[in-house]
Amino acid sequence: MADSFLFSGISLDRKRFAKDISRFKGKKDTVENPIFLDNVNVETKDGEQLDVARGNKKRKRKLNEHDVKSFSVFKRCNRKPKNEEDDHQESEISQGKKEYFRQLERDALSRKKHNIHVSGSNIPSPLESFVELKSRYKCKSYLLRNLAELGFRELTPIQMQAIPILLSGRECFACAPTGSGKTFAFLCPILMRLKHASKDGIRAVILCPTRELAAQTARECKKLAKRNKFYIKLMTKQLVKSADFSKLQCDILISTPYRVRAAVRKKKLNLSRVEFLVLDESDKLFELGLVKQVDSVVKACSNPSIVRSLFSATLPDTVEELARTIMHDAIRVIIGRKNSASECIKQKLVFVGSEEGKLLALRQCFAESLNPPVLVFVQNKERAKQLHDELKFDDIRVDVIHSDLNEIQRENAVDNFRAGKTWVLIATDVIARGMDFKGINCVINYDFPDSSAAYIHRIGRSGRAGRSGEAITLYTEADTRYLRNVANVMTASGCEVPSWIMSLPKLKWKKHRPHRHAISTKLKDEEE
Ligand SMILES: Nc1ncnc2c1ncn2[C@@H]1O[C@H](COP(=O)(O)OP(=O)(O)OP(=O)(O)O)[C@@H](O)[C@H]1O
Repeated sequence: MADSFLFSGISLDRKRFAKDISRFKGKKDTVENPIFLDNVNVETKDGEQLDVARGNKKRKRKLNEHDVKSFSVFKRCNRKPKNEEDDHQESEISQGKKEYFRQLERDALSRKKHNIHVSGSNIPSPLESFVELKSRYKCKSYLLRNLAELGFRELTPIQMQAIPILLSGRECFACAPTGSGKTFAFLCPILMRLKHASKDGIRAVILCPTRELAAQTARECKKLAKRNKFYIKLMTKQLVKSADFSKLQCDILISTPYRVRAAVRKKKLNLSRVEFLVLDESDKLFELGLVKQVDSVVKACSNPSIVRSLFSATLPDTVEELARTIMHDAIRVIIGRKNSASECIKQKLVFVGSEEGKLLALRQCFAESLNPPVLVFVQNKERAKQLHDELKFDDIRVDVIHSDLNEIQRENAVDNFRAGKTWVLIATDVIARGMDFKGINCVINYDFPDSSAAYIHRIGRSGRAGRSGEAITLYTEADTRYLRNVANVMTASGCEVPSWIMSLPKLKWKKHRPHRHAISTKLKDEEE
């Protein structure tokens, strides 16, 4: 559906290829590109070959139909008699080949150790440490200092692989568990490649599905960019209204697709110099309702050498197929198993019979052990308001967040929860993705999630950055049909599930949003 217009009009071949060629030329002896040392041959349209690795501009002979293309670099027709120089060259080639295969072996071992699965061509070696970020890619000391201050000591697997990919100017789509550090995996290469502030216009755009996530990413980006005067802007409603974009100084723009599109349309925001485009929570951005906005932003980013990347904890096959057709020579990176929950979360299913049983179960759960901060997810904003009305007179500090609140109210709800002033935050799926609340002890799915992706993202608000967390999912008779799908996610991340659930039939899960009775004890009391 979306592929008819998404990313259309982007030409990615020869021009971009020329850039690759020049990059290979400049990196003859670097460790990360052993593959390019000797045997990179590129076939042109008319069947001739360019020897790009050695910077040899001269055209070689036309390919003979009997040649095995990938090995043709080792063949020579009309050979001159061998001399010393030839011997020397040949030994260099074989040394290069040996080193190349040794490097491939090291890469494979490292990927196996960290559960990194990749596919694509000429994939840069994974990084082992922050030190290597400096030695291999000349990472500036301000960034390393900021990382040390943030307490980042070791790279996470997604960072090990995605950072060198993006630094090498390659496009990628990446799927890694919630809370595994995907944000830094795309912010780091952007900051490194942009080097310093400039007045050349916007050079990086990061799209997030919600303004809360955009605000969080902007804040993280500013923390990482400290000591370097980048212009990092969050696109707010106010900014769209008031700014003169022709004078706006901005290196990195972070926004929802809706706001950037509005700025492009109303205010002629110029995105033609964007070098990096990140679609965070990409599967959400590709959903109906957002995909058209994303598409117009992608089109506005018309720089032919742009590097685009997709990140999410869930990557449905449909999105992956779409990504494959539209991205240029993209590398696929999956950490662990695709579409699985973080293994740091203890997951539990609790049967509550009917809707009425839920409130009882929740109060009982809080009475037995309320270990804040706790996040409670419900199906929609009406139910969020109803549950908040029920709990606000209980002896707990409870707040609510949903899309009927204005920007400031939503911001306050998030800030108070972060600061520990709110113990229990009732939420719709508006904060189910990407939000990084440190140390959430428990996520309660008061209403059963509407898809397994929603389940993975919701419970992923706890158990982040290696910490442990807990997730409790309440279910009623009406939800039973969908239990198996959640149970599959649970078993894949090592949690136990009763065998009767695993023997339920597998369902193709369309959005499960049943009509649910209002959350209220008041009506009943009044009736009695
Ligand atoms: N290398 C690291 N060392 C220590 N902490 C890290 C590292 N990288 C990221 N973090 C921290 O881990 C937490 C989760 O990171 P982040 O929000 O990027 O996760 P994510 O993979 O994007 O999750 P989600 O899928 O929910 O969006 C953050 O608090 C971040 O500061």
